[in-house]
Amino acid sequence: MTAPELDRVRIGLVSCSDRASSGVYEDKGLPALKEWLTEALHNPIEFVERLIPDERATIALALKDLVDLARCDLVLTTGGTGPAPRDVTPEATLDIADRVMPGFGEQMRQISLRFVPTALLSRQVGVIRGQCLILNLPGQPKAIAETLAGLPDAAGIFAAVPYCIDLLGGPYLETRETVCKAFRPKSALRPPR
Ligand SMILES: Nc1ncnc2c1ncn2[C@@H]1O[C@H](COP(=O)(O)OP(=O)(O)OP(=O)(O)O)[C@@H](O)[C@H]1O
Ligand SMILES: Nc1nc2c(c(=O)[nH]1)N[C@H]1C(S)=C(S)[C@@H](COP(=O)(O)O)O[C@H]1N2
Repeated sequence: MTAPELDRVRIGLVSCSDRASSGVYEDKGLPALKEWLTEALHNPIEFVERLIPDERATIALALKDLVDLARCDLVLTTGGTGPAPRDVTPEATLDIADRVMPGFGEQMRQISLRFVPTALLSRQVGVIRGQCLILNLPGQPKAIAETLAGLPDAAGIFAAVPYCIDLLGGPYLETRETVCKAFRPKSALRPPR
């Protein structure tokens, strides 16, 4: 018998940065997100990417497009979560949210405090729109792996993402345990391939 095929997952990636989107510096957010996700997931992934300035309406429209038109199962943003006047990613995310998932922001700040004391300056939120989970990550490219993977003694936020997507009716995500050990209740586990 051949092993069942892994579900395909469509992941939207949004880098919110005035300077990267205008070419002042090279965007490192989208490559860092793709690299981490490709290492972490066994599933075949289709990425849909956007590099945009820190404009509330532009970010909200990009998120809506990625969920409603591109039909992403998961959307990750990076950048624009701090207190500076042009940091508006959380507001744009809440503008298009159906429901808020406070645990993601709480856990990200907990983990990030282990790396930098300024972690509490990040106002990142996690929300649901339709059947899609949308998560804000800080803009420092190194913060992407820090918040998604966590530390050996403290789970990063991605550990809870596969089961959240199960509950939203999305694809069954399987992680590489060396990168990220996802948690599901026993009743939600599928037999290993
Ligand atoms: N997309 C990115 N690519 C590369 N480096 C980035 C990116 N976003 C942020 N950084 C780095 O992280 C630092 C803090 O990120 P932050 O989102 O606060 O940027 P910023 O100072 O608001 O400027 P901008 O929105 O123009 O990126 C930046 O100064 C930059 O060094
Ligand atoms: N894991 C992690 N979280 C972090 C950081 C970091 O380097 N690593 N930087 C902090 C800093 S300095 C700021 S200002 C806020 C907001 O960053 P943003 O505006 O780039 O999203 O994220 C914080 N969270």
